[in-house]
Amino acid sequence: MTTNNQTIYYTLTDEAPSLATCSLLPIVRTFTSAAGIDVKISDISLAGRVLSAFPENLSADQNVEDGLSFLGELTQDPNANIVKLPNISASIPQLKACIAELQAQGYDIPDYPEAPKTDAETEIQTRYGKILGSAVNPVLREGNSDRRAPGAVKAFVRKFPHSMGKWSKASRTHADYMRGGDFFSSEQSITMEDAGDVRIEFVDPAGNVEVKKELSLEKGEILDSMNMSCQALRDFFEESMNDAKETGVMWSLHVKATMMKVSHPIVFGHAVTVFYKELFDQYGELFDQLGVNPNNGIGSVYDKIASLPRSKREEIEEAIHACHEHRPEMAMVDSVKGITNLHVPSDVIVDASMPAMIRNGGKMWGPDGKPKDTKAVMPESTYARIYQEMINYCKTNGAFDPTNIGTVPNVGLMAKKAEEYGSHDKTFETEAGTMRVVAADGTVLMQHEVEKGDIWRACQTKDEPVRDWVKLAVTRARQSDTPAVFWLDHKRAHDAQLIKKVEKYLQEHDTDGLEILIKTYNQAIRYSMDRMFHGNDTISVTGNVLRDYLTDLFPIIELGTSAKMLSIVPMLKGGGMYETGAGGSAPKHVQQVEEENHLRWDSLGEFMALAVSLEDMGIKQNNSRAAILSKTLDAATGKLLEENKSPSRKTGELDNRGSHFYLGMYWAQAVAAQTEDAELAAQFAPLAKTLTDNEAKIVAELSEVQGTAAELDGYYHANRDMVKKVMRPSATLNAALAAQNA
Ligand SMILES: NC(=O)C1=CN([C@@H]2O[C@H](COP(=O)(O)OP(=O)(O)OC[C@H]3O[C@@H](n4cnc5c(N)ncnc54)[C@H](OP(=O)(O)O)[C@@H]3O)[C@@H](O)[C@H]2O)C=CC1
Ligand SMILES: O=C(O)CCC(=O)C(=O)O
Ligand SMILES: [Mg+2]
Repeated sequence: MTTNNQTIYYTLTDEAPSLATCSLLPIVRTFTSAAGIDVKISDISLAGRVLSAFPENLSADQNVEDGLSFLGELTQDPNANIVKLPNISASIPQLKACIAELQAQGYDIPDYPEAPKTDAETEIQTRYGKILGSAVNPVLREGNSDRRAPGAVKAFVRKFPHSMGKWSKASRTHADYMRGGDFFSSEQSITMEDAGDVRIEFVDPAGNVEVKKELSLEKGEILDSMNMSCQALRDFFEESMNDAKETGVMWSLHVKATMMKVSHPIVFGHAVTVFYKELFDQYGELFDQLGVNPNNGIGSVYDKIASLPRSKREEIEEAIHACHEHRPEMAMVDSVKGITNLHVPSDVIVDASMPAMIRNGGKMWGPDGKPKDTKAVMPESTYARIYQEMINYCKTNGAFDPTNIGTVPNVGLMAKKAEEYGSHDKTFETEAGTMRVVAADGTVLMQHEVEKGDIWRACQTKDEPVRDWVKLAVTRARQSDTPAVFWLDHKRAHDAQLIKKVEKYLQEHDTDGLEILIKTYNQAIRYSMDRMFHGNDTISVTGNVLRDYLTDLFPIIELGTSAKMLSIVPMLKGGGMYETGAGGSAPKHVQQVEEENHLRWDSLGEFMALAVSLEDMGIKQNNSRAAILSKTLDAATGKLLEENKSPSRKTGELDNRGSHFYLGMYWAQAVAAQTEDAELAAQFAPLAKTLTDNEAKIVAELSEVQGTAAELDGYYHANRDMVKKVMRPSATLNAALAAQNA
């Protein structure tokens, strides 16, 4: 692939970030065009991905570019320069809602066939399967992950700290996880001495062998296999619910059904059918006929019974309520609307939900709308224990104080779908028998006895990403002069393989004077929290899941949100992807826009990502103006933080659009004031003056529109003209940008 080297590819995604883009891009382009840089939009939104999967169903004017395939190829280009905003990783209910919206807009795309009966339906399901769950990030993340809070952001938080809930020593909140029968206790792992093919096989009790998957593994590649017992999982759920009920503490479930798109919806489904056991016992047959899928949440029951006669529907609704009688209170997603933690699998996502709870003094919202202590259930024990460590720490020491704590940046092993986050095509809900991994010569490399309904999976970790990850860790430790801790547990089969590689690849670097440690997860989090508590920084160097978990956990404690993180993906092939923050697409923010026309989304992640993207352009393409724009953008961002022009949560106050205006004004002032390129300075002086002179007027225009509902005409596929109208309401600002671009 050849690309114009002066192009930044800026992703168009979903929900809050896609609204923000509509306001921010016209400002950004006003600057980048002066450096000959083209900022091109690449549509990777859920709706865009759905439409591009069915080109033959669309008329010529409806056809869209397949942005994800394009960017996927671009990741292999050493000149790749991508700014990646968060996108929806869709659960089945979200995908279905998106399809319904597009159909209503006149797009002739097929329904999602949950239980395909014909070849044609199977083919449709396969196409949709590529869109489900975390389908974007694994394709684009062709490099490891470097996420940190820049000094300016830490300084901002020290000056304007976010609120932190109080932790009581008597808090009864705790993490609960399986003590056996889970992936952790069954994990096996091997490293390939040479490249070779392996087969994943299922052997039934009669000895019949079914090949489930064939893999070609590289030399040095790590392959893990593990099993979660269905019975042990269900017993664990039952016990955890009984314990919560008896002890009067709320119950909540925290999984990642979006990223772990095969295994976690099944886990979620078991939680639903255990919690509502009597309901599923009584109406199981009817639910089968109706196509209820508990993996889609109890919301699926409500959806499917909607077509029943009223009396039957009410009978079932009563049966649902009857289940609640003898179960513990459940944490709510929306207590006003009665949406529980078990409604939809994508509403509560562990990486963000656990830190939010910890930040909130260990409380989640109860059915009565009050914050309460909770039993936070995360069945897999592998990673759940770190949260218990943090809960213990907060109970002992009180909440962390953002004004004086250190920081815990992360270097994460992520490239080439490393570890569990790449396991979906190797995950199976089994029958009773044996699951095994067999080498080409027939040698059995790993095997597990399994029961019906168990979840068995294999995970791959290639050698090249591991080597690059170790290098990135050493580089970061050196550049920021900070101790780096590899979070690796020698008792875990996978980590034992990884430790050997880490020890080997550390030898390739000059580590003189650096503090590089290897610690188990519990030791590592205690060590890092203790240092953080005393104002010291510690780099966490972790695998892919902990990368995800820790880059929400520490930022949400330290900064109030992971949106303020700098997230860089140096690609293995030399290009760069600059992610905007470490959080998601904030669905709640869209709700506020729809109701009150106020967007509280903070684009700080976009500002920081763009500055690094421009810096990279300056260096790689020898574009001196890109370098100036990068430096001045950083200065503008610093000023914005100092002046506290970030969006407020309150309708009527400065929101996302207002913060974009301030960024534009400070940026124009900084470009006009720099002396490296007089022509560029002169070019931006009029814009700087217009924006400065009209500050009050523009801010007034931006706040005037707030307080009433905003019409976007679509959620997943909003009308871009209407979004533009909502997101660019200041005639004065629009005219100033137009004049600059004329
Ligand atoms: N990189 C990616 O593509 C990622 C995508 N996702 C996807 O995002 C969606 C939502 O995930 P969820 O788990 O709810 O996590 P989010 O990070 O989207 O939201 C959790 C909360 O974090 C706060 N927040 C997040 N970003 C910002 C921001 N820029 N400015 C201000 N506050 C912010 C908001 O708090 P408050 O409401 O208090 O304002 C928000 O409600 C899902 O579809 C998920 O799949 C999730 C993670 C990463
Ligand atoms: O891809 C996803 O679904 C989420 C990604 C994520 O949470 C992260 O990388 O931090
Ligand atoms: Mg995450």
